[in-house]
Amino acid sequence: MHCDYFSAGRCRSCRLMGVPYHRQLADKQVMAAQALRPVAPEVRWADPFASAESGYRNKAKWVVGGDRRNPTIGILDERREGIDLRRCGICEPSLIEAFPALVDFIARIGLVPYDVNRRIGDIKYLIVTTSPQGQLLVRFVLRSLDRLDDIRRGLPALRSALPQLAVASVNLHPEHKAVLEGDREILLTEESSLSIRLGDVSLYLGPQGFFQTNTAVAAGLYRQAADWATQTTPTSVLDLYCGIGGFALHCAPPSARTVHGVEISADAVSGARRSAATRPDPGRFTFDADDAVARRLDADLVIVNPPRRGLGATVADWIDTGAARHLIYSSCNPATLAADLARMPSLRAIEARLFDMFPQTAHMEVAVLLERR
Ligand SMILES: C[S@@+](CC[C@H](N)C(=O)[O-])C[C@H]1O[C@@H](n2cnc3c(N)ncnc32)[C@H](O)[C@@H]1O
Repeated sequence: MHCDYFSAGRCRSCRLMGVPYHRQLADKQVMAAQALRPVAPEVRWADPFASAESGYRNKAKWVVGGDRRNPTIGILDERREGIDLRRCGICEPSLIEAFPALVDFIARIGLVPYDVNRRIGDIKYLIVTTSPQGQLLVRFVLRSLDRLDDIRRGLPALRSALPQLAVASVNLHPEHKAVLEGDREILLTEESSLSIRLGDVSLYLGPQGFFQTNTAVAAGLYRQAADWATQTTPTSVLDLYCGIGGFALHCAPPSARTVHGVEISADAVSGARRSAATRPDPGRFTFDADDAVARRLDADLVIVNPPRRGLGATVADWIDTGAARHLIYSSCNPATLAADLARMPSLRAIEARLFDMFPQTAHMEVAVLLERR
């Protein structure tokens, strides 16, 4: 993949840009195997699951910079001035097509880009997610609600320019903090979730829910987990850190009478419940909005897909000493994955696979199937 922004030194986020894709994949495979070797010496590695090299990201999280007449969407340089990246080549084409209309909208209603140095302005970030069907979820992250009515008034015109806009919201982020968003979300559309159809499963993503960054690779990851779930014939499945329920909804083999998900975001849990209601046998799915660490739960098959920090000692210990016959661990951080596997000596890793969720960067997703010794 070639990127003009990278070549011109304007954006260096994709650190592997210029490295041939087959080399990126081979290097990641070596890194993943090295990370797991001390804790899973006998694991069998399936062929890595490759991605499209470009146009794979379903979500853009842009800093809004520039000025009221000429806003930029992208990143900030070292002087905290906006660098516009609206043709970023790793974003899905449906995002690239939508960016000009969104920038026009911000300029037309005169939202002032947040000035990080002076701590003034209206809009801090623009976060846009696309479904595989090309529908959009658009979030305006604002410093205050002073311009909320202007955004509401402008929305019909924006929807005429972007008929694929399904969900829009404002996120209130008044504090001067390094995090991307605040707690309060104000929905601007009747529809509250983006529908993400993967095969025969529809997932529902609300503004504050999490979804994997690369839809095609996420679909491959869920298919892999579903195959492993079928092989292990569990009567109960527990999906910890379940987000909007991607694993739970795909990994419900006929043998599983109960499928339970736990996730800290209430927004994500309501999406998971909505998806479950569309399944042929909705009664066997349940979801709780809770901290995974708060309660010790168990099932024949436990699936975990924690944030980068991993499970930590408490959750790893109760899985290790619990009744689960199998564990599927999907991780975006091989270092914490290896540390957690070391905390679970009663489980043996039997199969692993690299999923290249983040081409052009050194990040990777690794999924492992473990069985009780
Ligand atoms: C890597 S995402 C996985 C989401 C989901 N499995 C999927 O495939 O989309 C991690 C999820 O863990 C959730 N999370 C973070 N801390 C948590 C906690 N302490 N308890 C439960 N869920 C948590 C996040 O909100 C996020 O949805």
